[in-house]
Amino acid sequence: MLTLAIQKKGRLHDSTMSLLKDCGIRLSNGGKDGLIADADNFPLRVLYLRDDDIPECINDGAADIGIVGENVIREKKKDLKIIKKLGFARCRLSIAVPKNMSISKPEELNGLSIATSYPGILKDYLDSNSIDASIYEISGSVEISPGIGLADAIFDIVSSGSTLLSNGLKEVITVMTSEAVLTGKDLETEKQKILDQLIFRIKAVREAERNKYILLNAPKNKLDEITAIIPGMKSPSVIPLAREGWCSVHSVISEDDFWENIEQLKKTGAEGILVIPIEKMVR
Ligand SMILES: Nc1ncnc2c1ncn2[C@@H]1O[C@H](COP(=O)(O)OP(=O)(O)OP(=O)(O)O)[C@@H](O)[C@H]1O
Ligand SMILES: O=P(O)(O)OC[C@H]1O[C@H](OP(=O)(O)OP(=O)(O)O)[C@H](O)[C@@H]1O
Ligand SMILES: [Mg+2]
Repeated sequence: MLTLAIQKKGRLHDSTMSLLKDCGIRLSNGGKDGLIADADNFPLRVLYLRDDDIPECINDGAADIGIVGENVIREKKKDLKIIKKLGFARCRLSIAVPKNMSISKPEELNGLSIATSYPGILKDYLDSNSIDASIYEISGSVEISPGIGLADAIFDIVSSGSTLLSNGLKEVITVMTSEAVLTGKDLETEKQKILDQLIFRIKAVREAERNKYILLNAPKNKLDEITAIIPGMKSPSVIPLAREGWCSVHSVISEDDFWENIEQLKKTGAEGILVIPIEKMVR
């Protein structure tokens, strides 16, 4: 059995639970009552923890792997591998100052005090840039600090930027970007086999999220052009239509190229374009 530590509640919880569900893993409880749940159809035990405790639990061997933000791994300084980036909880960790303060170079932080819940990452940044600033540690509501005279600047998570804006702050230096990752240490052979199965499923789910299944009707004489636009995994499937000179083309397109591809396809004379989500995708 492989043991996975995940966040009990908070920003990572829901996306982590849906990832496990999409991987076909059924848990006996959702973390609301019990703090340990075994999957009934996969050799996996799930521990529900505060995200800050996940790196240490893996380091101590209480959990084999975990799902946590890269920022927390970096802050806790545990020697963990990033096994797979998961694409959710994307954010950056930045230094921000009151909007009327002008900071254009890191050296201008010299002599300031900076409030943060991530003193480890901040200290590494200040040391590596030879900046002499003091760190004021605060465990939450970091953006309040300059306004109430606790510190001159802050170092915290930024995503949309709206928390900074509503507290009269502006982002001046981005120190790192972060997203949720699957993390862990080296495992014994049997556990590694289970992890490989889990990674295989996660890849299939993530690939499916990034791609769409596309069907369209096209004049047969435009097939080469259309194949060049939507080559799919190997090549598109082409199915004859009852109508003379026409066929139906089925393929896979990437979410990133979606609108550009649709424009190009329209220009070839393609019509009746249908786009359908994919649930799992194995290349
Ligand atoms: N606004 C945001 N946008 C995107 N990702 C975020 C945002 N805020 C935090 N994150 C990411 O989600 C992780 C968890 O954030 P959350 O606010 O739930 O943490 P927490 O309050 O420390 O939770 P816990 O109670 O488990 O200690 C962060 O470490 C970060 O990686
Ligand atoms: O740039 P934004 O989109 O505004 O997001 C940034 C905010 O999100 C996080 O806090 P959260 O809302 O999780 O509350 P918390 O202080 O309880 O962690 C983070 O600590 C910032 O305050
Ligand atoms: Mg936390």
